Amino acid sequence: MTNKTHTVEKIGGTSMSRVDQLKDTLFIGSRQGEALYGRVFVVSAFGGITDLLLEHKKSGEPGVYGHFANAESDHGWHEALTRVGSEMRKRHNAVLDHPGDIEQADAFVSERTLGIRNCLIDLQRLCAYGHFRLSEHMLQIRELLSGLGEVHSAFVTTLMLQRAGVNARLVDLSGWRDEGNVTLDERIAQAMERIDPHTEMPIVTGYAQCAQGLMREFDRGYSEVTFSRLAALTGAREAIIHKEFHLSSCDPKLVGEAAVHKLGRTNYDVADQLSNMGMEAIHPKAAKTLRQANVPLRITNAFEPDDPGTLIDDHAAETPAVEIIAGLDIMTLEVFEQDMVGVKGYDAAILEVLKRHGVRIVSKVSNANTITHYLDTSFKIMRRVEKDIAQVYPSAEITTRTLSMASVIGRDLNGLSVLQRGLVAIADAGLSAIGASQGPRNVDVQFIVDRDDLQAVIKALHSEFIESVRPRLTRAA
Ligand SMILES: Nc1ncnc2c1ncn2[C@@H]1O[C@H](COP(=O)(O)OP(=O)(O)O)[C@@H](O)[C@H]1O
Ligand SMILES: N[C@@H](CC(=O)OP(=O)(O)O)C(=O)O
Repeated sequence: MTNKTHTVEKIGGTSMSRVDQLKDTLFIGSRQGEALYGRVFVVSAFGGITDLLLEHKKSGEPGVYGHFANAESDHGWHEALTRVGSEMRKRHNAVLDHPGDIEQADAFVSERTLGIRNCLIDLQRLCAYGHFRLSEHMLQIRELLSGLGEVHSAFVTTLMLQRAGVNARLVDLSGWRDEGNVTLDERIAQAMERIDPHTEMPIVTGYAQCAQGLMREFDRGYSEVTFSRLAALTGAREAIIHKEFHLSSCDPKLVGEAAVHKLGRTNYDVADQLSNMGMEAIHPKAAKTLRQANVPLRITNAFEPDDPGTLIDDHAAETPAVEIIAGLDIMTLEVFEQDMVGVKGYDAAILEVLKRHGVRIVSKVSNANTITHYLDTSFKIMRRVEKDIAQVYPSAEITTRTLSMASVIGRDLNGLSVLQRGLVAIADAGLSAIGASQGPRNVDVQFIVDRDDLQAVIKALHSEFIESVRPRLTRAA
């Protein structure tokens, strides 16, 4: 593949669910002949499919993997896999027109789901013998399952584009029935070796099977890791992430498309804060790869291909400004222990428990005798965490609560009095904040609120900091 003459472009699950519309905008639109090419597409599974294969990203509700891992009922996973198959059929039926293509896609789903079903049955059988432990294979099962979502959406997209006269080629990185143990870079390099993106349009699966395990290393949101490695390895001119909306000052579904402002430019610092709030502007590890390879990153609205979208780079803001308001449901874990005063190491033991249970920490505060973690996790995991901490600190008072966090984010918030104005805006809306914090680096201010109040708080903050931006007269710290 040639250097700096092509782009690598990722399409997320939400937009993939409308891939038929993307044919008329992003993929083809008014392009003809050569103008169609020079673009490598990396696709995610259709929205919600990975949730059914693994577990729901937000609620943790088990999918095929969750059922197989819990093994509460031997057959729960069978039904879950059947459900995946019928949902996949429903999805490609909605986006494909030609009966021949639908037939091929149906056959593809049947073949792959049957293959996975047989593999899991064989594994269960094998593990009935004491020498083979199912627990040792869980990671491979997770990988096997997640790859199915992306290979399905890539297959369907390739069919759709070929039918429309585009020289599209499916690039399946999922390692299905493949031998050998390759690294992520090798997997990508081998697959792209004989492809000329200037005469054909590669449709690459966002999942890539590799020795290190894409899921183990990067977990959900992994297609952005494949995307960024591909862009870096092939020396792309630009890496582009296509989303359902422009990257905006707030979720357009929450405050309305007319109220939000599009972000013209921002930096990786803001992107990191967004991913901390569960709004994956870009996977943090993917951002690092692109930054190090010097590939510019752009985020665009997949349905408005003529708009340049948001450029993300390493530059500081020219003037301080609030850029985004984001919200996240969290759980708080409060450990109160009178004996904590003056003793070091309490936090380390709590962190150890959180790490063991794979809990993501969004933020934390502490005082003389209390350590509070704001966590992104499920009820079930929280119960286990509580139990483990109680064992380490039997006399500590452990309290958990379900709350939410609203965060005001910008490359440079200096002089904007975000904390103070935010609290006033929340109070003016007749609401209150349970906690609030701002760090000296001044790129985000977090407000902890009741779950029921989150939407109203976000609206109030958006109105204060974005919709009614007043010229600043003072520049207090
Ligand atoms: N600041 C924001 N700008 C744009 N979309 C946002 C924002 N905050 C939340 N969203 C929501 O994120 C959803 C998923 O967006 P998208 O990135 O397209 O999904 P995916 O990761 O599946 O590609 C959108 O439907 C939108 O409602
Ligand atoms: N579908 C996978 C991979 C991915 O990155 O998806 P999305 O681009 O829709 O976040 C997941 O949910 O983890």
